[in-house]
Amino acid sequence: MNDVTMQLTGLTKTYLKGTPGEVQVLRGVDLTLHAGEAVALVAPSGAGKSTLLHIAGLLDTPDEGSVEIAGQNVTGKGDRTRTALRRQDVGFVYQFHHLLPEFTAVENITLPQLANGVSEKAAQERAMALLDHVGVAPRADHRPAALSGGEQQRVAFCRALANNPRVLLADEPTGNLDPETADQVFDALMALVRDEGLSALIATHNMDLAARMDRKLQLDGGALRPVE
Ligand SMILES: Nc1ncnc2c1ncn2[C@@H]1O[C@H](COP(=O)(O)OP(=O)(O)OP(=O)(O)O)[C@@H](O)[C@H]1O
Repeated sequence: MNDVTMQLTGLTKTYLKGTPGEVQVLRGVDLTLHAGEAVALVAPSGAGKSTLLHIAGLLDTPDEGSVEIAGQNVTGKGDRTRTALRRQDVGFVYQFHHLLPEFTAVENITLPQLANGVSEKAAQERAMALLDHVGVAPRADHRPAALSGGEQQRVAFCRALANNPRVLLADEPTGNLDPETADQVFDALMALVRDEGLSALIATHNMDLAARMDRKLQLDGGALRPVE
């Protein structure tokens, strides 16, 4: 079985090309992600971590190189195809939860499924199963403001996974939490990644968390290399 979920090949990206402010951020990024693995992305500030996550998540396009998700090459595809693929196959988690404040925890997880054509009943069941997995099911009917920071972030993980993506992209997903909560929330995230069999590329400055992932990669000089 081919368990490659994402393949990035020869990605380059330069901002402000041909101007005095030109920045060559990516100079040939190659990355293969496999189902069930979590990969830490470690990068000094300004190294191009957001640029890479945006290109991998189909929010931006590279100058050169290709992005393949679940065996489908996205290079050169139009906006509609890219948006559809992003909705179906990619989940995002950021440092701040970005949950919709006027909706409850469970509604925040059902909404992206309903937008994808899932029935209300199935969406509700999936949302509750995910909340149960991360220990927030008893708080399902609370709005984000009535949840703790750790609970909010757990709900954000569930929302990211609601549509069964192949790849989860996370940018400092526990960066806003105190160390103890960050540890617990990270455990919940890793359990979801393992049990759901998706790949995760997780940018973090926290080397303790990075050490708990399957691989650590450093983005430096526009390319990825293993950290050891
Ligand atoms: N739209 C843009 N136009 C011009 N330069 C940009 C643009 N976006 C990013 N850059 C530059 O590209 C470089 C990489 O930016 P990026 O946001 O990817 O870094 P980062 O590693 O995510 O940084 P941080 O950890 O501080 O968020 C930086 O020097 C940034 O100033």
